[in-house]
Amino acid sequence: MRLELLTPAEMADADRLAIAEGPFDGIGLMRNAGRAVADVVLERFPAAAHVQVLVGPGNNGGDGYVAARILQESGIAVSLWASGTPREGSDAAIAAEECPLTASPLAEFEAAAGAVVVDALYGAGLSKPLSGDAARAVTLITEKKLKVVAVDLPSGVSGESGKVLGSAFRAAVTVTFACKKPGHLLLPGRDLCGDLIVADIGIRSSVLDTVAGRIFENKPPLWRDVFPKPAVDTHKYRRGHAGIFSGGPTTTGAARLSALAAARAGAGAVTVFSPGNALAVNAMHLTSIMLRKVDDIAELAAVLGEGRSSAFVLGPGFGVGEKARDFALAILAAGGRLAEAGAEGLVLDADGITAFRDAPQWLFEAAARAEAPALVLTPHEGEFVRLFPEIAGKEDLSKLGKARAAAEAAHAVIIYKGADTVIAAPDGRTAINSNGAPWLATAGSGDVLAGIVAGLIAQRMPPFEAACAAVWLHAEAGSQLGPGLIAEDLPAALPRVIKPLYLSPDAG
Ligand SMILES: NC(=O)C1=CN([C@@H]2O[C@H](COP(=O)(O)OP(=O)(O)OC[C@H]3O[C@@H](n4cnc5c(N)ncnc54)[C@H](OP(=O)(O)O)[C@@H]3O)[C@@H](O)[C@H]2O)[C@@H](O)CC1
Ligand SMILES: Nc1ncnc2c1ncn2[C@@H]1O[C@H](COP(=O)(O)OP(=O)(O)O)[C@@H](O)[C@H]1O
Ligand SMILES: [K+]
Repeated sequence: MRLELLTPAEMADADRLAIAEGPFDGIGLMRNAGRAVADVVLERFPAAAHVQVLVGPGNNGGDGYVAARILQESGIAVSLWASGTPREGSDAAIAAEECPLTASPLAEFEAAAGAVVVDALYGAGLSKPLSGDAARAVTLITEKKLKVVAVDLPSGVSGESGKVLGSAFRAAVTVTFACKKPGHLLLPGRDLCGDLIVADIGIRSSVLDTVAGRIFENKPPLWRDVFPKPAVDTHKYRRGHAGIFSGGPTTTGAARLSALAAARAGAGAVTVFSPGNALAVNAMHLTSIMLRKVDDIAELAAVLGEGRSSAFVLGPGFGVGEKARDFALAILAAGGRLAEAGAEGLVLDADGITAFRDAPQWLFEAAARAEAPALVLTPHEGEFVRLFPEIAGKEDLSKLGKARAAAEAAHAVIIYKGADTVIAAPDGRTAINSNGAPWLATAGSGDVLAGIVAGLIAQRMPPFEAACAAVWLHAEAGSQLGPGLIAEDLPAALPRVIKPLYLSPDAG
């Protein structure tokens, strides 16, 4: 399956190019699309006695006319309800002509108890909020709890952003064509799509290669080629050393969660750098993880000078303030010297992000330096607003657009966390995660994620791929653990989700 996600504009380009190159013309593609929808209705709802097909004026409606015809030919009672009429000479007009059913106006629509609904009102061409007859149909169908099969997207959901314009259908199944779109994975779109089926309608993969941009679904094939694999003759420091900064005596747990996660992700050695007054409490809870006192910038400079650590986590439980800023900037400034010794990156999470709320530019400028270690920022929504208030306020941008803009502004890989985590690189590559589970919404879960990222970067995995892999592994572990999950469980669950990556080329 392809991992590229096509925006509605890219999909329209794909349609045009596919029609120009063949083998199918526009109506040919539409017939294939409509047949795919009818097949799904027949497979999923074999006992359906009545299908109500709602068609709009564009090509989405065209697919609906085709599906209505095929469903009627297969012996099902079909009723057709139209909003507007297709433009003369369009593919949708041909599909309407080929459909023997007479459409009633959508204004007269009544939801029939027990019917299955095919929603072919609007798809990629959704241009304004759903209102009037379409919004009324959403209400009636929702009230009667009818099963909806959406064509391309549930009408009302933006294929670009996953946002709802006005109101939207909640589908049991959505059938889209050729490739997924960002709106199928971003919330609330993902939730409204129900099961998502990608149907092949005869668009050549060379066409998709031509139009595809740099947006991907986050799955192992995106990063498995660079996932670290220890050489047979490796030793612990060659596998990478991660350094995790601990907070004071009452806030040390977060750093230990990160440290355990970095170790489980495969870093050969992990050290917790702790303030002197928290050494005892850290020591009481650490076994395979090493511990070292780092109280101030001079002691940090000594650590950096040794060049042993190749990736750092700063922020979980660390405290918001000058010390967090000074430490982060010192690590980013030491890049040149560190790079020689192999230091690759700084994962700035939680308090480390908040510490820069009044001076984000200091951070961004430090990360922009060519020799600086890679910076990975892992904000949840609240932290994102603190660091990127202007970008966060842009209503017209999707979560994906915001993550991209932030990555460019900060010269950093951004992991914009949430149920639909988006990972963005400064060069424009963006991935949307889709294997998460709400069980991950638990205190300390983000600290574990930061540790996994650092553990992978310590092993020389490139930062964007390390971020994508970490998010996927974290989500996979969360999904597998399920109810009752607490953050402590996540590091221990990592071997179970990492091992299949080595064993099977098709894992995930
Ligand atoms: N050969 C191909 O190209 C293939 C395409 N395929 C199919 O085409 C679909 C895209 O088709 P599309 O570009 O015609 O857009 P579509 O979603 O039908 O909507 C446009 C129409 O709806 C109207 N409209 C929009 N929102 C509205 C609202 N809220 N309330 C009221 N009106 C609204 C809009 O009005 P306007 O913006 O012009 O004012 C315009 O008239 C795609 O999703 C897939 O299903 C497949 O068959 C594969 C082959
Ligand atoms: N509903 C959800 N579905 C999937 N993942 C979620 C959900 N809610 C939170 N997460 C994930 O859980 C983690 C929580 O991180 P964070 O908010 O930083 O928590 P903490 O600061 O307590 O560690 C993130 O990786 C986030 O993407
Ligand atoms: K639709």
